Amino acid sequence: MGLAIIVIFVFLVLYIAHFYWNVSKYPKGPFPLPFIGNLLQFPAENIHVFYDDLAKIYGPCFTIWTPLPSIVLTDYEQIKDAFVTQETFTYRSHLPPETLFQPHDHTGLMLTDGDDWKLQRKTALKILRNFGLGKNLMEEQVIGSIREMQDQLGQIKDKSDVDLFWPIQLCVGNIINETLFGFHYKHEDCGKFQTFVKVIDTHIKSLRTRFALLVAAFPWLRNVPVVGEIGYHFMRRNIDLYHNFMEQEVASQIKTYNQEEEPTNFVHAYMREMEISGKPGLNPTNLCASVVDFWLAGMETTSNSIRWSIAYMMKYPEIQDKVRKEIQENVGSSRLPSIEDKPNLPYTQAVIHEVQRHSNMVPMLGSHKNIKDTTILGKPVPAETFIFAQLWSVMKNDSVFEDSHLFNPDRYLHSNGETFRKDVIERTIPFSIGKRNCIGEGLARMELFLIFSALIQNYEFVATSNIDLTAQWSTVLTVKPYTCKSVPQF
Ligand code: HEM
Repeated sequence: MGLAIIVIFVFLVLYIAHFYWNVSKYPKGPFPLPFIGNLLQFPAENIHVFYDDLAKIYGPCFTIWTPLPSIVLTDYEQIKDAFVTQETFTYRSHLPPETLFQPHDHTGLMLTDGDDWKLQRKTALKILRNFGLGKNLMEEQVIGSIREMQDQLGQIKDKSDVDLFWPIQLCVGNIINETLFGFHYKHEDCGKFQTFVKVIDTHIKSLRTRFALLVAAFPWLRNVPVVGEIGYHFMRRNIDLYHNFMEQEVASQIKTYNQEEEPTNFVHAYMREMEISGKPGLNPTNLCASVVDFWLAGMETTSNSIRWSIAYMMKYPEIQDKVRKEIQENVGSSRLPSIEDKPNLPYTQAVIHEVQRHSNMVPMLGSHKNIKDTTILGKPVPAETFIFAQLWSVMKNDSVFEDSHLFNPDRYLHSNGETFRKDVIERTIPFSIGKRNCIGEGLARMELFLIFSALIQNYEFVATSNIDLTAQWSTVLTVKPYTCKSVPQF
Protein backbone atom coordinates (compact mmCIF):
# COMPACT_ATOMS: atom_id res chain seq x y z
CA MET A 1 0.00 0.00 0.00
CA GLY A 2 2.76 2.37 1.10
CA LEU A 3 4.73 1.52 -2.04
CA ALA A 4 1.69 2.17 -4.26
CA ILE A 5 1.25 5.63 -2.73
CA ILE A 6 4.92 6.42 -3.27
CA VAL A 7 4.71 5.26 -6.91
CA ILE A 8 1.59 7.37 -7.53
CA PHE A 9 3.22 10.33 -5.81
CA VAL A 10 6.40 10.03 -7.90
CA PHE A 11 4.33 9.62 -11.07
CA LEU A 12 2.35 12.77 -10.24
CA VAL A 13 5.46 14.81 -9.47
CA LEU A 14 7.11 13.68 -12.71
CA TYR A 15 3.94 14.31 -14.71
CA ILE A 16 3.54 17.82 -13.28
CA ALA A 17 7.23 18.65 -13.77
CA HIS A 18 7.04 17.39 -17.36
CA PHE A 19 3.81 19.30 -17.96
CA TYR A 20 5.28 22.65 -16.86
CA TRP A 21 8.54 21.98 -18.69
CA ASN A 22 6.39 21.49 -21.78
CA VAL A 23 4.43 24.68 -21.06
CA SER A 24 7.70 26.65 -21.01
CA LYS A 25 8.35 25.70 -24.68
CA TYR A 26 5.25 27.51 -25.96
CA PRO A 27 4.34 31.18 -26.34
CA LYS A 28 3.05 32.59 -23.08
CA GLY A 29 -0.65 32.40 -22.23
CA PRO A 30 -2.92 32.05 -19.21
CA PHE A 31 -1.58 29.76 -16.48
CA PRO A 32 -2.70 26.14 -17.13
CA LEU A 33 -3.28 23.35 -14.59
CA PRO A 34 -2.02 19.80 -15.11
CA PHE A 35 -4.61 17.42 -16.64
CA ILE A 36 -7.22 20.09 -17.39
CA GLY A 37 -5.12 22.93 -18.79
CA ASN A 38 -7.22 26.10 -19.01
CA LEU A 39 -10.53 24.30 -19.47
CA LEU A 40 -12.04 25.65 -16.24
CA GLN A 41 -11.47 29.20 -17.49
CA PHE A 42 -13.35 28.55 -20.73
CA PRO A 43 -16.74 30.26 -20.92
CA ALA A 44 -19.65 28.05 -22.00
CA GLU A 45 -20.22 30.33 -24.99
CA ASN A 46 -18.45 32.92 -27.13
CA ILE A 47 -15.01 31.37 -26.82
CA HIS A 48 -13.77 33.81 -29.48
CA VAL A 49 -14.48 36.76 -27.15
CA PHE A 50 -12.54 35.01 -24.38
CA TYR A 51 -9.59 34.53 -26.78
CA ASP A 52 -9.85 38.12 -27.96
CA ASP A 53 -9.65 39.34 -24.35
CA LEU A 54 -6.64 37.11 -23.69
CA ALA A 55 -4.89 38.60 -26.73
CA LYS A 56 -5.05 42.01 -25.00
CA ILE A 57 -2.93 40.54 -22.20
CA TYR A 58 -0.65 38.08 -24.01
CA GLY A 59 -0.47 39.51 -27.53
CA PRO A 60 -1.69 38.11 -30.87
CA CYS A 61 0.03 34.72 -30.54
CA PHE A 62 -0.51 32.93 -27.22
CA THR A 63 -1.00 29.39 -25.95
CA ILE A 64 -4.14 27.97 -24.44
CA TRP A 65 -4.23 24.43 -23.02
CA THR A 66 -7.46 22.67 -23.98
CA PRO A 67 -5.77 20.67 -22.28
CA LEU A 68 -3.76 19.95 -25.44
CA PRO A 69 -1.36 22.76 -26.37
CA SER A 70 -3.11 25.10 -28.77
CA ILE A 71 -1.87 28.39 -30.13
CA VAL A 72 -4.36 31.15 -30.78
CA LEU A 73 -3.61 33.69 -33.51
CA THR A 74 -5.58 36.90 -33.45
CA ASP A 75 -4.05 39.22 -35.99
CA TYR A 76 -3.54 39.32 -39.72
CA GLU A 77 0.26 39.23 -39.80
CA GLN A 78 0.44 36.13 -37.59
CA ILE A 79 -2.22 34.27 -39.60
CA LYS A 80 -0.52 35.25 -42.84
CA ASP A 81 2.88 34.03 -41.63
CA ALA A 82 1.40 30.68 -40.55
CA PHE A 83 -1.07 29.95 -43.36
CA VAL A 84 0.26 31.78 -46.41
CA THR A 85 3.99 31.45 -45.91
CA GLN A 86 4.26 28.00 -44.33
CA GLU A 87 3.08 24.62 -45.59
CA THR A 88 3.37 22.85 -42.24
CA PHE A 89 0.19 24.46 -40.89
CA THR A 90 -2.02 22.83 -43.53
CA TYR A 91 -2.38 19.74 -41.33
CA ARG A 92 -5.51 18.94 -39.30
CA SER A 93 -5.95 17.71 -35.75
CA HIS A 94 -7.57 14.33 -36.57
CA LEU A 95 -9.38 14.40 -33.25
CA PRO A 96 -13.07 14.39 -32.46
CA PRO A 97 -15.31 16.33 -32.66
CA GLU A 98 -13.89 17.37 -36.05
CA THR A 99 -13.34 13.77 -37.19
CA LEU A 100 -17.08 13.22 -36.75
CA PHE A 101 -17.61 15.23 -39.92
CA GLN A 102 -16.84 12.04 -41.83
CA PRO A 103 -17.61 8.35 -41.35
CA HIS A 104 -13.88 7.71 -42.04
CA ASP A 105 -11.02 9.99 -41.01
CA HIS A 106 -8.43 10.99 -43.66
CA THR A 107 -11.04 11.17 -46.41
CA GLY A 108 -12.44 14.04 -48.46
CA LEU A 109 -11.15 17.61 -48.26
CA MET A 110 -11.47 18.97 -44.79
CA LEU A 111 -10.07 16.03 -42.84
CA THR A 112 -7.16 15.07 -45.06
CA ASP A 113 -3.69 16.47 -45.21
CA GLY A 114 -0.42 16.00 -47.06
CA ASP A 115 -0.58 14.44 -50.52
CA ASP A 116 -4.10 13.00 -49.98
CA TRP A 117 -5.47 16.47 -49.30
CA LYS A 118 -3.58 18.02 -52.24
CA LEU A 119 -5.07 15.46 -54.62
CA GLN A 120 -8.65 15.96 -53.37
CA ARG A 121 -8.33 19.74 -53.33
CA LYS A 122 -6.77 19.90 -56.79
CA THR A 123 -9.48 17.65 -58.21
CA ALA A 124 -12.34 19.57 -56.60
CA LEU A 125 -10.90 22.92 -57.70
CA LYS A 126 -10.50 21.67 -61.26
CA ILE A 127 -14.14 20.54 -61.35
CA LEU A 128 -15.44 23.79 -59.84
CA ARG A 129 -13.33 25.84 -62.27
CA ASN A 130 -14.63 23.87 -65.23
CA PHE A 131 -18.20 24.52 -64.07
CA GLY A 132 -17.45 28.22 -63.76
CA LEU A 133 -15.88 28.50 -67.20
CA GLY A 134 -17.30 28.12 -70.69
CA LYS A 135 -21.05 28.46 -70.68
CA ASN A 136 -20.84 29.18 -66.95
CA LEU A 137 -22.88 26.37 -65.61
CA MET A 138 -22.52 27.67 -62.10
CA GLU A 139 -24.12 31.03 -62.71
CA GLU A 140 -27.00 29.30 -64.50
CA GLN A 141 -27.47 27.01 -61.52
CA VAL A 142 -27.43 29.90 -59.06
CA ILE A 143 -29.96 31.86 -61.11
CA GLY A 144 -32.20 28.77 -61.45
CA SER A 145 -32.27 28.44 -57.65
CA ILE A 146 -32.98 32.17 -57.23
CA ARG A 147 -36.02 31.77 -59.53
CA GLU A 148 -37.25 28.91 -57.35
CA MET A 149 -36.86 31.19 -54.30
CA GLN A 150 -38.69 34.04 -56.03
CA ASP A 151 -41.53 31.68 -56.80
CA GLN A 152 -41.67 30.62 -53.16
CA LEU A 153 -41.62 34.25 -51.93
CA GLY A 154 -44.23 35.26 -54.50
CA GLN A 155 -46.62 32.59 -53.21
CA ILE A 156 -46.50 33.87 -49.62
CA LYS A 157 -49.96 35.37 -49.07
CA ASP A 158 -49.35 37.44 -45.95
CA LYS A 159 -46.39 39.60 -46.94
CA SER A 160 -46.61 41.57 -43.71
CA ASP A 161 -45.12 38.71 -41.69
CA VAL A 162 -42.57 36.77 -43.72
CA ASP A 163 -39.98 34.37 -42.36
CA LEU A 164 -37.11 34.23 -44.87
CA PHE A 165 -35.35 31.31 -43.16
CA TRP A 166 -36.52 28.46 -45.40
CA PRO A 167 -36.61 30.33 -48.73
CA ILE A 168 -32.96 31.38 -48.25
CA GLN A 169 -31.93 27.98 -46.90
CA LEU A 170 -33.53 26.17 -49.80
CA CYS A 171 -32.05 28.55 -52.37
CA VAL A 172 -28.51 28.01 -51.07
CA GLY A 173 -29.10 24.27 -50.53
CA ASN A 174 -30.41 23.93 -54.06
CA ILE A 175 -27.30 25.57 -55.50
CA ILE A 176 -25.05 23.06 -53.73
CA ASN A 177 -27.41 20.23 -54.61
CA GLU A 178 -27.45 21.24 -58.29
CA THR A 179 -23.66 21.51 -58.32
CA LEU A 180 -23.15 18.15 -56.63
CA PHE A 181 -26.06 16.05 -57.88
CA GLY A 182 -27.62 18.00 -60.74
CA PHE A 183 -31.16 18.40 -59.38
CA HIS A 184 -32.97 20.78 -57.08
CA TYR A 185 -35.79 20.50 -54.57
CA LYS A 186 -39.15 22.10 -55.20
CA HIS A 187 -40.20 24.30 -52.31
CA GLU A 188 -43.55 22.48 -52.03
CA ASP A 189 -41.76 19.17 -51.62
CA CYS A 190 -38.60 19.59 -49.60
CA GLY A 191 -39.25 17.62 -46.38
CA LYS A 192 -36.14 15.50 -46.91
CA PHE A 193 -34.01 18.61 -47.37
CA GLN A 194 -35.42 20.19 -44.20
CA THR A 195 -34.60 17.06 -42.19
CA PHE A 196 -30.94 17.07 -43.03
CA VAL A 197 -30.64 20.85 -42.60
CA LYS A 198 -31.76 20.28 -39.00
CA VAL A 199 -29.20 17.48 -38.58
CA ILE A 200 -26.37 19.75 -39.78
CA ASP A 201 -27.58 22.58 -37.55
CA THR A 202 -27.53 20.33 -34.48
CA HIS A 203 -24.06 19.12 -35.34
CA ILE A 204 -22.60 22.59 -35.81
CA LYS A 205 -24.09 23.70 -32.48
CA SER A 206 -22.56 20.78 -30.55
CA LEU A 207 -19.02 21.13 -31.90
CA ARG A 208 -17.52 23.61 -29.48
CA THR A 209 -18.86 22.47 -26.10
CA ARG A 210 -16.50 21.80 -23.19
CA PHE A 211 -17.43 18.12 -23.28
CA ALA A 212 -16.46 17.92 -26.95
CA LEU A 213 -13.07 19.54 -26.16
CA LEU A 214 -12.52 17.10 -23.28
CA VAL A 215 -13.25 14.08 -25.44
CA ALA A 216 -10.82 15.48 -28.03
CA ALA A 217 -8.09 15.62 -25.39
CA PHE A 218 -8.89 12.28 -23.70
CA PRO A 219 -10.59 9.97 -26.24
CA TRP A 220 -11.22 7.33 -23.52
CA LEU A 221 -13.80 9.73 -22.06
CA ARG A 222 -16.13 8.50 -24.81
CA ASN A 223 -16.77 5.54 -22.54
CA VAL A 224 -17.69 7.68 -19.52
CA PRO A 225 -21.45 8.28 -19.10
CA VAL A 226 -22.76 11.83 -19.69
CA VAL A 227 -19.39 13.28 -20.89
CA GLY A 228 -19.09 10.59 -23.57
CA GLU A 229 -22.74 10.89 -24.51
CA ILE A 230 -22.75 14.71 -24.91
CA GLY A 231 -19.18 15.07 -26.13
CA TYR A 232 -19.28 12.21 -28.65
CA HIS A 233 -22.05 9.61 -29.00
CA PHE A 234 -24.97 12.02 -29.40
CA MET A 235 -23.06 13.86 -32.15
CA ARG A 236 -22.05 10.59 -33.83
CA ARG A 237 -25.66 9.30 -33.98
CA ASN A 238 -26.91 12.63 -35.29
CA ILE A 239 -24.32 13.04 -38.04
CA ASP A 240 -24.64 9.40 -39.13
CA LEU A 241 -28.17 10.21 -40.34
CA TYR A 242 -26.68 12.77 -42.64
CA HIS A 243 -23.87 10.49 -43.86
CA ASN A 244 -26.43 7.81 -44.79
CA PHE A 245 -28.43 10.33 -46.72
CA MET A 246 -25.38 11.56 -48.67
CA GLU A 247 -24.24 8.01 -49.45
CA GLN A 248 -27.66 7.27 -50.97
CA GLU A 249 -27.57 10.41 -53.13
CA VAL A 250 -24.05 9.69 -54.38
CA ALA A 251 -24.96 6.05 -55.12
CA SER A 252 -27.95 7.11 -57.21
CA GLN A 253 -25.81 9.62 -59.17
CA ILE A 254 -23.13 6.99 -59.78
CA LYS A 255 -25.82 4.84 -61.45
CA THR A 256 -26.70 7.62 -63.89
CA TYR A 257 -23.08 8.32 -64.93
CA ASN A 258 -22.57 8.07 -68.67
CA GLN A 259 -19.02 8.11 -70.01
CA GLU A 260 -20.17 9.53 -73.33
CA GLU A 261 -21.68 12.72 -71.87
CA GLU A 262 -19.96 15.87 -70.66
CA PRO A 263 -20.37 15.87 -66.82
CA THR A 264 -22.68 18.56 -65.48
CA ASN A 265 -22.56 17.68 -61.80
CA PHE A 266 -19.74 17.11 -59.31
CA VAL A 267 -20.33 13.37 -58.85
CA HIS A 268 -20.14 12.71 -62.59
CA ALA A 269 -17.16 15.04 -63.03
CA TYR A 270 -15.30 13.30 -60.19
CA MET A 271 -16.01 9.92 -61.78
CA ARG A 272 -14.58 11.25 -65.01
CA GLU A 273 -11.43 12.31 -63.09
CA MET A 274 -11.23 8.83 -61.54
CA GLU A 275 -11.21 7.31 -65.02
CA ILE A 276 -8.77 9.78 -66.61
CA SER A 277 -6.18 9.89 -63.84
CA GLY A 278 -6.40 6.30 -62.57
CA LYS A 279 -5.04 7.56 -59.22
CA PRO A 280 -6.05 5.25 -56.35
CA GLY A 281 -6.77 8.28 -54.11
CA LEU A 282 -9.63 9.23 -56.42
CA ASN A 283 -12.15 6.60 -55.36
CA PRO A 284 -15.83 6.34 -54.33
CA THR A 285 -15.04 6.80 -50.61
CA ASN A 286 -13.24 10.09 -51.24
CA LEU A 287 -15.94 11.16 -53.68
CA CYS A 288 -18.61 10.65 -51.04
CA ALA A 289 -16.46 12.38 -48.41
CA SER A 290 -15.88 15.42 -50.65
CA VAL A 291 -19.61 15.72 -51.23
CA VAL A 292 -20.19 15.58 -47.45
CA ASP A 293 -17.61 18.35 -46.99
CA PHE A 294 -19.20 20.61 -49.58
CA TRP A 295 -22.57 20.36 -47.90
CA LEU A 296 -21.23 20.87 -44.40
CA ALA A 297 -18.90 23.72 -45.29
CA GLY A 298 -21.04 25.43 -47.89
CA MET A 299 -24.59 25.57 -46.66
CA GLU A 300 -24.79 27.14 -43.19
CA THR A 301 -22.02 29.63 -43.99
CA THR A 302 -23.66 30.97 -47.15
CA SER A 303 -27.29 30.91 -46.00
CA ASN A 304 -26.37 32.65 -42.77
CA SER A 305 -24.47 35.35 -44.64
CA ILE A 306 -27.58 36.11 -46.66
CA ARG A 307 -29.84 36.11 -43.60
CA TRP A 308 -27.39 38.50 -41.94
CA SER A 309 -27.40 40.78 -44.98
CA ILE A 310 -31.20 41.19 -44.93
CA ALA A 311 -31.14 41.82 -41.17
CA TYR A 312 -28.57 44.60 -41.71
CA MET A 313 -30.65 46.08 -44.52
CA MET A 314 -33.66 46.30 -42.22
CA LYS A 315 -31.58 47.84 -39.45
CA TYR A 316 -30.18 50.41 -41.91
CA PRO A 317 -33.04 51.10 -44.35
CA GLU A 318 -31.21 54.07 -45.91
CA ILE A 319 -28.43 51.68 -46.99
CA GLN A 320 -31.02 49.25 -48.36
CA ASP A 321 -32.54 52.09 -50.44
CA LYS A 322 -29.13 53.06 -51.78
CA VAL A 323 -28.38 49.48 -52.87
CA ARG A 324 -31.78 49.20 -54.59
CA LYS A 325 -31.27 52.51 -56.36
CA GLU A 326 -27.90 51.35 -57.68
CA ILE A 327 -29.42 48.08 -58.92
CA GLN A 328 -32.39 49.81 -60.54
CA GLU A 329 -30.18 52.32 -62.33
CA ASN A 330 -27.73 49.72 -63.65
CA VAL A 331 -29.78 46.56 -64.09
CA GLY A 332 -33.38 47.77 -64.24
CA SER A 333 -36.33 45.56 -63.41
CA SER A 334 -36.82 43.37 -66.48
CA ARG A 335 -34.15 40.81 -65.57
CA LEU A 336 -32.25 39.49 -62.57
CA PRO A 337 -28.76 40.88 -61.84
CA SER A 338 -25.97 38.79 -63.36
CA ILE A 339 -22.23 38.50 -62.71
CA GLU A 340 -21.60 40.82 -65.65
CA ASP A 341 -23.33 43.58 -63.67
CA LYS A 342 -20.89 43.29 -60.78
CA PRO A 343 -18.45 46.03 -61.88
CA ASN A 344 -21.38 48.45 -62.21
CA LEU A 345 -22.61 47.78 -58.67
CA PRO A 346 -19.70 48.85 -56.40
CA TYR A 347 -21.91 49.98 -53.54
CA THR A 348 -23.79 46.67 -53.52
CA GLN A 349 -20.45 44.88 -53.40
CA ALA A 350 -19.24 47.13 -50.58
CA VAL A 351 -22.37 46.29 -48.58
CA ILE A 352 -21.74 42.56 -49.01
CA HIS A 353 -18.14 42.97 -47.82
CA GLU A 354 -19.25 44.99 -44.82
CA VAL A 355 -21.94 42.47 -43.86
CA GLN A 356 -19.33 39.71 -43.95
CA ARG A 357 -16.91 41.77 -41.88
CA HIS A 358 -19.34 43.14 -39.33
CA SER A 359 -21.33 39.92 -38.81
CA ASN A 360 -17.96 38.18 -38.56
CA MET A 361 -19.64 34.85 -38.94
CA VAL A 362 -16.80 32.31 -38.79
CA PRO A 363 -15.15 33.46 -35.56
CA MET A 364 -12.33 30.93 -35.56
CA LEU A 365 -11.18 28.31 -38.02
CA GLY A 366 -11.28 24.59 -37.58
CA SER A 367 -8.09 23.41 -35.95
CA HIS A 368 -4.92 23.42 -38.00
CA LYS A 369 -1.79 21.59 -36.86
CA ASN A 370 1.90 21.87 -37.73
CA ILE A 371 3.89 18.69 -38.20
CA LYS A 372 7.31 20.31 -37.82
CA ASP A 373 8.91 22.52 -35.16
CA THR A 374 8.63 26.06 -36.47
CA THR A 375 8.03 29.68 -35.49
CA ILE A 376 5.31 32.21 -36.16
CA LEU A 377 6.88 35.65 -36.49
CA GLY A 378 9.63 34.60 -34.10
CA LYS A 379 7.46 32.76 -31.54
CA PRO A 380 8.30 29.05 -31.10
CA VAL A 381 5.70 26.51 -32.19
CA PRO A 382 6.69 22.91 -31.40
CA ALA A 383 5.46 20.22 -33.80
CA GLU A 384 1.94 18.81 -33.23
CA THR A 385 0.52 22.05 -31.84
CA PHE A 386 -3.07 22.97 -32.64
CA ILE A 387 -3.64 26.38 -34.15
CA PHE A 388 -6.84 28.35 -33.72
CA ALA A 389 -6.91 31.31 -36.10
CA GLN A 390 -9.39 33.96 -35.06
CA LEU A 391 -10.68 35.70 -38.18
CA TRP A 392 -13.15 37.43 -35.84
CA SER A 393 -10.36 39.36 -34.09
CA VAL A 394 -8.76 40.42 -37.38
CA MET A 395 -11.98 41.85 -38.76
CA LYS A 396 -12.88 43.54 -35.47
CA ASN A 397 -9.50 44.90 -34.36
CA ASP A 398 -7.32 45.56 -37.39
CA SER A 399 -6.44 49.26 -37.56
CA VAL A 400 -7.45 49.41 -41.23
CA PHE A 401 -11.10 49.20 -40.08
CA GLU A 402 -11.62 52.66 -38.61
CA ASP A 403 -14.44 52.69 -36.01
CA SER A 404 -14.79 48.99 -36.68
CA HIS A 405 -17.88 48.67 -34.47
CA LEU A 406 -19.83 50.82 -36.96
CA PHE A 407 -21.60 49.24 -39.93
CA ASN A 408 -20.17 51.36 -42.71
CA PRO A 409 -20.00 49.94 -46.28
CA ASP A 410 -18.32 53.16 -47.48
CA ARG A 411 -15.10 52.05 -45.78
CA TYR A 412 -14.51 49.81 -48.80
CA LEU A 413 -14.73 52.58 -51.39
CA HIS A 414 -12.52 55.50 -52.31
CA SER A 415 -14.20 58.91 -52.18
CA ASN A 416 -15.25 58.55 -55.86
CA GLY A 417 -17.65 55.79 -54.70
CA GLU A 418 -16.51 53.54 -57.52
CA THR A 419 -13.09 52.05 -56.84
CA PHE A 420 -12.25 49.77 -53.95
CA ARG A 421 -9.74 50.34 -51.17
CA LYS A 422 -7.39 47.40 -51.61
CA ASP A 423 -5.91 47.77 -48.10
CA VAL A 424 -9.34 47.29 -46.52
CA ILE A 425 -10.35 44.43 -48.82
CA GLU A 426 -7.05 42.64 -48.11
CA ARG A 427 -7.83 42.35 -44.40
CA THR A 428 -11.44 41.33 -44.87
CA ILE A 429 -10.85 37.60 -44.72
CA PRO A 430 -14.12 35.70 -44.06
CA PHE A 431 -12.88 32.87 -46.31
CA SER A 432 -9.51 32.71 -44.54
CA ILE A 433 -6.22 33.02 -46.42
CA GLY A 434 -3.43 30.80 -47.62
CA LYS A 435 -3.11 27.24 -48.74
CA ARG A 436 -6.12 25.94 -46.86
CA ASN A 437 -8.53 28.80 -47.47
CA CYS A 438 -12.15 28.23 -48.52
CA ILE A 439 -12.28 26.18 -51.68
CA GLY A 440 -15.84 27.37 -52.29
CA GLU A 441 -14.94 31.08 -52.11
CA GLY A 442 -15.64 31.73 -55.79
CA LEU A 443 -19.01 30.00 -55.68
CA ALA A 444 -19.91 31.63 -52.35
CA ARG A 445 -19.06 35.13 -53.62
CA MET A 446 -21.19 34.51 -56.70
CA GLU A 447 -24.10 33.32 -54.54
CA LEU A 448 -23.85 36.25 -52.12
CA PHE A 449 -23.85 38.76 -54.94
CA LEU A 450 -26.60 37.21 -57.07
CA ILE A 451 -28.97 36.24 -54.25
CA PHE A 452 -28.58 39.45 -52.25
CA SER A 453 -28.96 41.74 -55.27
CA ALA A 454 -31.99 39.75 -56.55
CA LEU A 455 -33.70 40.01 -53.15
CA ILE A 456 -33.13 43.77 -52.85
CA GLN A 457 -34.09 44.36 -56.49
CA ASN A 458 -37.45 42.66 -56.02
CA TYR A 459 -38.47 43.45 -52.45
CA GLU A 460 -38.19 46.12 -49.84
CA PHE A 461 -37.63 44.39 -46.50
CA VAL A 462 -39.08 46.19 -43.51
CA ALA A 463 -38.54 45.12 -39.90
CA THR A 464 -41.71 44.18 -38.05
CA SER A 465 -39.93 44.15 -34.70
CA ASN A 466 -36.65 45.35 -33.28
CA ILE A 467 -33.74 43.87 -35.23
CA ASP A 468 -31.18 42.61 -32.75
CA LEU A 469 -27.80 42.15 -34.42
CA THR A 470 -26.21 40.39 -31.43
CA ALA A 471 -25.04 37.05 -32.82
CA GLN A 472 -26.09 33.64 -31.54
CA TRP A 473 -23.00 31.65 -30.72
CA SER A 474 -22.03 28.34 -32.31
CA THR A 475 -19.31 27.27 -34.75
CA VAL A 476 -20.91 29.79 -37.10
CA LEU A 477 -22.27 33.01 -35.55
CA THR A 478 -25.90 33.16 -36.60
CA VAL A 479 -28.35 36.03 -36.72
CA LYS A 480 -31.29 35.83 -34.30
CA PRO A 481 -34.51 34.66 -36.01
CA TYR A 482 -36.57 37.49 -37.43
CA THR A 483 -39.65 38.02 -39.54
CA CYS A 484 -40.25 40.98 -41.83
CA LYS A 485 -42.64 42.73 -44.16
CA SER A 486 -41.61 42.13 -47.77
CA VAL A 487 -42.93 44.79 -50.11
CA PRO A 488 -42.78 43.73 -53.82
CA GLN A 489 -41.10 46.41 -55.94
CA PHE A 490 -42.84 45.65 -59.26
C1 HEM B 1 -20.14 32.78 -47.11
C2 HEM B 1 -19.83 31.52 -47.32
C3 HEM B 1 -18.59 30.81 -46.84
C4 HEM B 1 -17.68 31.17 -45.88
C5 HEM B 1 -17.68 32.42 -45.03
C6 HEM B 1 -16.68 30.13 -45.83
C7 HEM B 1 -15.57 30.14 -45.01
C8 HEM B 1 -14.59 29.16 -44.99
C9 HEM B 1 -13.40 29.21 -44.20
C10 HEM B 1 -13.05 30.35 -43.26
C11 HEM B 1 -12.69 28.08 -44.45
C12 HEM B 1 -11.32 27.71 -43.88
C13 HEM B 1 -11.48 26.71 -42.78
C14 HEM B 1 -10.18 26.29 -42.15
O1 HEM B 1 -9.12 26.71 -42.51
O2 HEM B 1 -10.30 25.49 -41.24
C15 HEM B 1 -13.43 27.30 -45.39
C16 HEM B 1 -13.03 26.07 -45.86
C17 HEM B 1 -13.78 25.32 -46.75
N1 HEM B 1 -14.92 25.72 -47.40
FE1 HEM B 1 -15.89 27.46 -47.16
N2 HEM B 1 -17.00 29.16 -46.74
C18 HEM B 1 -18.15 29.54 -47.38
C19 HEM B 1 -18.79 28.86 -48.41
C20 HEM B 1 -18.38 27.67 -48.93
C21 HEM B 1 -19.00 26.99 -50.03
C22 HEM B 1 -20.19 27.53 -50.83
C23 HEM B 1 -18.34 25.81 -50.21
C24 HEM B 1 -18.56 24.73 -51.23
C25 HEM B 1 -19.63 24.51 -51.85
C26 HEM B 1 -17.29 25.75 -49.21
C27 HEM B 1 -16.42 24.69 -49.06
C28 HEM B 1 -15.33 24.69 -48.20
C29 HEM B 1 -14.43 23.55 -48.05
C30 HEM B 1 -14.57 22.20 -48.73
C31 HEM B 1 -13.45 23.94 -47.15
C32 HEM B 1 -12.26 23.11 -46.64
C33 HEM B 1 -11.04 23.41 -47.49
C34 HEM B 1 -9.82 22.62 -47.06
O3 HEM B 1 -9.78 22.11 -45.94
O4 HEM B 1 -8.87 22.55 -47.85
N3 HEM B 1 -17.34 26.90 -48.46
N4 HEM B 1 -14.59 27.99 -45.72
